[in-house]
Amino acid sequence: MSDAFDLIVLGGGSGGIAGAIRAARHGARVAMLEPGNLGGTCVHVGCVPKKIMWLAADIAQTLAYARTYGFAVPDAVPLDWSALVARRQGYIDNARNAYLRRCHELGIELVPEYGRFDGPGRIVAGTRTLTAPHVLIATGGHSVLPALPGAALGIDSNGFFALRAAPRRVAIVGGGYIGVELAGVLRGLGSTVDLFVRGQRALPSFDAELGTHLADSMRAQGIGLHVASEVRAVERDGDGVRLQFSDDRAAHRADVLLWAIGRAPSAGALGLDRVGVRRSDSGHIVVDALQATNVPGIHAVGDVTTQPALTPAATATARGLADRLFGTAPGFVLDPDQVPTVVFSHPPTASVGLSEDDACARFGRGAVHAHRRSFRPMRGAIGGDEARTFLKLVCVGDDERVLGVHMHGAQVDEMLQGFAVALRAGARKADFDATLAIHPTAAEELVLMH
Ligand SMILES: Cc1cc2nc3c(=O)[nH]c(=O)nc-3n(C[C@H](O)[C@H](O)[C@H](O)COP(=O)(O)OP(=O)(O)OC[C@H]3O[C@@H](n4cnc5c(N)ncnc54)[C@H](O)[C@@H]3O)c2cc1C
Ligand SMILES: NC(=O)c1ccc[n+]([C@@H]2O[C@H](COP(=O)([O-])OP(=O)(O)OC[C@H]3O[C@@H](n4cnc5c(N)ncnc54)[C@H](O)[C@@H]3O)[C@@H](O)[C@H]2O)c1
Repeated sequence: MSDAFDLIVLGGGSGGIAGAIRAARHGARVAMLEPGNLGGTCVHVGCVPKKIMWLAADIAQTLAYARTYGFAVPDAVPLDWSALVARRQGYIDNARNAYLRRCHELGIELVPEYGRFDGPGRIVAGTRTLTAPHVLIATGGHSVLPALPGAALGIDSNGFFALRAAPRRVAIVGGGYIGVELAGVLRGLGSTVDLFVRGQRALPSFDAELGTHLADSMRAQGIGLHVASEVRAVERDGDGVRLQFSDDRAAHRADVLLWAIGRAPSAGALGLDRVGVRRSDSGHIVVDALQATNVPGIHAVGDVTTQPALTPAATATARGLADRLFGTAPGFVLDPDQVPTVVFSHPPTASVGLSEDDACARFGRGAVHAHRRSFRPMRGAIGGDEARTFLKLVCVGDDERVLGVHMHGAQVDEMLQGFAVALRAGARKADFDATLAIHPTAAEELVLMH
């Protein structure tokens, strides 16, 4: 077996697989190193199992709505959590097997080893040394735990997916994507949930008004949202834990503590110093818009870089890179101002483009016009549910180019993609206004903000 390739890919997650497959389709000889499960974070402990759990929580809410429509749904509809987990695993196994088949068909050599650089274009993989003119680093990231006493008593998102029964009382620390999503899922599936965030709101990197509306939804869902909360220490308390805080508030007891305070790049053991690849202060690999590092022939995509830690960002940039290296197309280039993203809260939160504050900082407050709508969506309203949907357009300039769409409410997760196309096409507010509405929907409100 030859150890010389056109491309060596480190990591068989979202970015690695996408890059390897596209390169092989262009005729490149590809080796992909993956010591763990082919599919990486998204398939095994990220987007896929998370969305299945979110859907389960959504179904629980639909059952509650069904009662208000007159269906004789009993008050308690028990969930067989372990049966759900078994189904979830079956779905994941299918996805992994499909990737395995695809790699096999395309002749991609799968090497079940950690890789590290021995020199530019030289990768040590177990007992082998592989060589290639191009190396793609797609080694992703891992969750971080805080450096405080008792931190190891908590679990992270991997630990959440390992749960085999619903925990009774859960404390979640961290108000980013994972904290918000798992708070909603656990509450939706019956746990008592308290979410502790450091600042004044959850999702601090999103448009500020989304944070306000999300807080209302969380409280309506029965989640205890505690702002300005800094955990100082964690102690064991019987079968559970007790959280101590930096201020003088009372300790908080929970059966399960879940840390969701961010993820760090998995780049430490790659031997990058040996080849001189530049990293940011946070340890992420620094790449340019074309995914090149500062070392010729070494490229990087996905969570190991400073780019948005989202699966579509990893896959699209990896395919774009493979198109440039082995094909003839210019290939996809990520525009940081055009990243659509959904936080699977209950209801979901969806966003593309600039927040109002970011638009003001960039163009000046006088140039920015925000348009908003808030209403009670029909599905819940007929049963007396007070939940609201919030929609916001951020527009800039005299011609009101739409630079941001921000939404929180039922079904906005499925509404965003088409509006992301509109933003990319350079739509003006006048284009929204001139588009015929679809009635009765929630989405129509975005074209009715006259
Ligand atoms: C709980 C959770 C939920 C998420 N939900 C979403 C979502 O809904 N939507 C979304 O877009 N994104 C979501 N994400 C983010 C998404 O999972 C990541 O952005 C995506 O997986 C990044 O892909 P990647 O290829 O960079 O890394 P990964 O998918 O993490 O793959 C990296 C792979 O590299 C391997 N590896 C590590 N070191 C080496 C080495 N030295 N040699 C060889 N292989 C190595 C690892 O084993 C791993 O399999 C979620 C993440 C989490 C944690
Ligand atoms: N739906 C999705 O697309 C999705 C879902 C999950 C994760 N992801 C991706 O994975 C990344 C990682 O998710 P995450 O939620 O772990 O990180 P995150 O960066 O989204 O959120 C972490 C939060 O924890 C806070 N924090 C940091 N240190 C803290 C501390 N000591 N105490 C309390 N709070 C602290 C941060 O201020 C931040 O708000 C996300 O940024 C996102 O890119 C995406």
